[in-house]
Amino acid sequence: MADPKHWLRSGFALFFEYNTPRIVHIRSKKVGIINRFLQLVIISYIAVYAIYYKKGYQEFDDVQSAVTTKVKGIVFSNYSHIPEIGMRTWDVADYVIPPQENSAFFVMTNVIPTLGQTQSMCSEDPTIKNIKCENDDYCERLKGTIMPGGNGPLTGKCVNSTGALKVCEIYGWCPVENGSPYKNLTQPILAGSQNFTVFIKNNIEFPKFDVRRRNILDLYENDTDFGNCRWNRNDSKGKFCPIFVLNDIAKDAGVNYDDLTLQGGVMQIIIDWTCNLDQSVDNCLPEYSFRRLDRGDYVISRGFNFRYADKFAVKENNTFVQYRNLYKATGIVFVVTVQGKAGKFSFFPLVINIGSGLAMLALATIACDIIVLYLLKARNFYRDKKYLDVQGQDAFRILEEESPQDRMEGSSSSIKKRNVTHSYDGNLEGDGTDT
Ligand SMILES: Nc1ncnc2c1ncn2[C@@H]1O[C@H](COP(=O)(O)OP(=O)(O)OP(=O)(O)O)[C@@H](O)[C@H]1O
Repeated sequence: MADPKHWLRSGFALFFEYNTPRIVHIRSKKVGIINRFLQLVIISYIAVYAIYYKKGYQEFDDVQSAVTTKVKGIVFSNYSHIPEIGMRTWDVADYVIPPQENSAFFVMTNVIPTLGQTQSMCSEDPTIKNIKCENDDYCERLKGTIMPGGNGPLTGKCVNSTGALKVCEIYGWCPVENGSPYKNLTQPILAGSQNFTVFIKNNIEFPKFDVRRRNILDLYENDTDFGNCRWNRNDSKGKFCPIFVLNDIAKDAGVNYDDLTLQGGVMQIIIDWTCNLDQSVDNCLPEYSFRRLDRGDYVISRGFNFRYADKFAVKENNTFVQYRNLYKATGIVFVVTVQGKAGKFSFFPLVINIGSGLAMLALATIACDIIVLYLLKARNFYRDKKYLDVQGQDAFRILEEESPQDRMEGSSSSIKKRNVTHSYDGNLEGDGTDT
């Protein structure tokens, strides 16, 4: 263990020391080139990357936005073997659920309707575990139980289900949903939804710069002219049209629309407003891109579906009976994401960037010091020149020995005369030019 007195002495000595930087002017091609190269790299980084490319001369503001959507399109379906559907024309009020959402919309592509449900007694869904029965005894024992995944409490009776099958009876919304006729469908009920169009209206603001824009540009003569445009990435006018064919959205995202329709999916529509307000505000334009958010190859719980019902009451025998139509809706959720920022020249960030850039020039000095003091052959020579150990008593001694004349001149000649500088007496490898 170290002697505590020694530690105390060293600590005490350290307290009475002072370091001051010393300028060592090194005339060396190698070191000079390294120094200039590093300075050039740092200055290029500041000028080209931080100031020019990253627009370090601008202050920025994030976009604030509001989005509304309107879907249009009609499909016709004719399923004579599924009476709940039969022959039917579907319009937007049937397949967009709910009618309006915040920055999103849902388009139903497939549906299992259960029409005319009312609160009554009926046979439970035969696919539910342990629901099959042969007589009332079994169901009586389970009376009042709600089976896992079931639709209501059991009444205690065993009743006929599909074919010769018998299941326990429930009390609830009857008849219960039956998805079996839809199992083997090869195409969705609302086939043709790929031709639906959606108008995405987007108003944005950059509050810091008091700039307001919307994604309907002054390219159209009237509503009809506007209503006829369709988004097209490859067309100079079409790429700013905010009416999108659903199939074009899928195609641009590299997705097959048909893969989305049977099981559903989630698509993202990104509207990017990246604006340089040093230019005309008319150049502040939206850019659209699309991607699928979920993956189409999940085995468990693939796609997207939910249930909803519309309710109505019918007067029967002078009393109102409540009915409902239940729908299990499968479809595509479109999420609209608005992103972007605007930049405008400002003196403040420019000064900050130049200031921090100049501070970074110190890195060149640090790197050169490391090279000179630790890596070059002549490192011992340079180290000796850089570090100078001076004793305060030497200065007092020299002052005492100085003639009054010297002191008047205040010259350092007398100090130079004395041996207070450290001279290198080691063996210098290389010739001082570090070649
Ligand atoms: N999804 C869409 N597909 C095609 N055209 C659309 C769509 N949504 C709106 N339009 C058309 O864009 C124009 C502007 O629509 P906006 O909703 O502002 O007016 P509107 O008169 O209420 O529209 P409409 O009554 O036709 O739904 C209208 O000509 C409208 O028909």
